[in-house]
Amino acid sequence: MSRIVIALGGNALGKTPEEQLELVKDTAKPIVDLIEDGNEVIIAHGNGPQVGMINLAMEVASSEDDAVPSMPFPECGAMSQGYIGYHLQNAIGEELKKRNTKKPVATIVTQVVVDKDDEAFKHPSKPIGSFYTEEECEILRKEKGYDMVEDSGRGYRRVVASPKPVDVVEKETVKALIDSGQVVITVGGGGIPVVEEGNSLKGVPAVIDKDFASEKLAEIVDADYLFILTAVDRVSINFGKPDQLDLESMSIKEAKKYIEEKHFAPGSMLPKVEAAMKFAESKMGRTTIIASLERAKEALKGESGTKVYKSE
Ligand SMILES: Nc1ncnc2c1ncn2[C@@H]1O[C@H](COP(=O)(O)OP(=O)(O)O)[C@@H](O)[C@H]1O
Ligand SMILES: NC(=O)OP(=O)(O)O
Repeated sequence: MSRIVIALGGNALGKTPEEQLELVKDTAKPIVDLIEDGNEVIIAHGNGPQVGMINLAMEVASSEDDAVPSMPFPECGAMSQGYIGYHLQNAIGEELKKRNTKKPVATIVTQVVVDKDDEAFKHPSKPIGSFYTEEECEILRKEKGYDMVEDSGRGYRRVVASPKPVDVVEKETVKALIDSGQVVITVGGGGIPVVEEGNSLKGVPAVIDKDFASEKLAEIVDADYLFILTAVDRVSINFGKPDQLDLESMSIKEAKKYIEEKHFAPGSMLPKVEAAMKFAESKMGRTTIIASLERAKEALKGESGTKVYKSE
């Protein structure tokens, strides 16, 4: 039996609430496979498209109708955690029932402490919401003052600050639930970013990278594995080129070399590899596996995915 923190990528959730409600039924299957095999599973997920959608919807609604109040960005993050968690816990609960496995599943609204002086606040880098054309991008820049970037040839997207996670506020609750055999969904969307002000925690407008937040959580709960589940079976070097090579494993030393050689795209594979290295480096025996959602079970047996490990 292993303790596994799973970070779910965008392909696990889809683009709209309707699509998500359907997709999570498939997402639940490999997760329940791992639970059925006796593993303790803690689930985290992204929220880039969702928090962008909620924030924009609230901005439009409140500017057009005085009856709708403006919604602060951290509250939009909390809303995204809530409805994604609801869909996931519903789907995982159903899949467990189908297999006659009795286990409670719950989502924790989770705050993650960030450093108020994190340099990331000065350099927005986390893409959120939909993709736009160049013309739409200019309008959004002018009319809403959004920071916008071109995202890997796929169109333009709004970007917000993405500070690094420092601590998980609800960690004792999460640990107690895992220890009592429950399935927990936590640090959704990387967690609601908060800064400490005396005894208070104050939400800040930012989106924490879910792979880094999952890594922090995996260290806190002393997980054996961090699973970063995405749309590809393995991490590659020369990705998308004729000489693409899919990696079965990668030591920290090799990963550093590949990063220097720029094999991993910033904003997509690079943060995953960096989070993977951080977890593997944090304690001997801790392993990260970057794999496809569908092949998570095989990945645990070493039959799929890329294992990131610390060599002696
Ligand atoms: N070197 C690489 N190896 C494998 N995939 C890569 C690489 N560089 C970029 N990618 C792309 O990164 C994607 C994963 O990033 P992204 O879609 O942002 O993740 P998420 O699953 O968290 O939403 C992969 O599906 C793949 O298209
Ligand atoms: N919070 C976060 O990392 O979201 P995405 O994975 O959707 O970018």
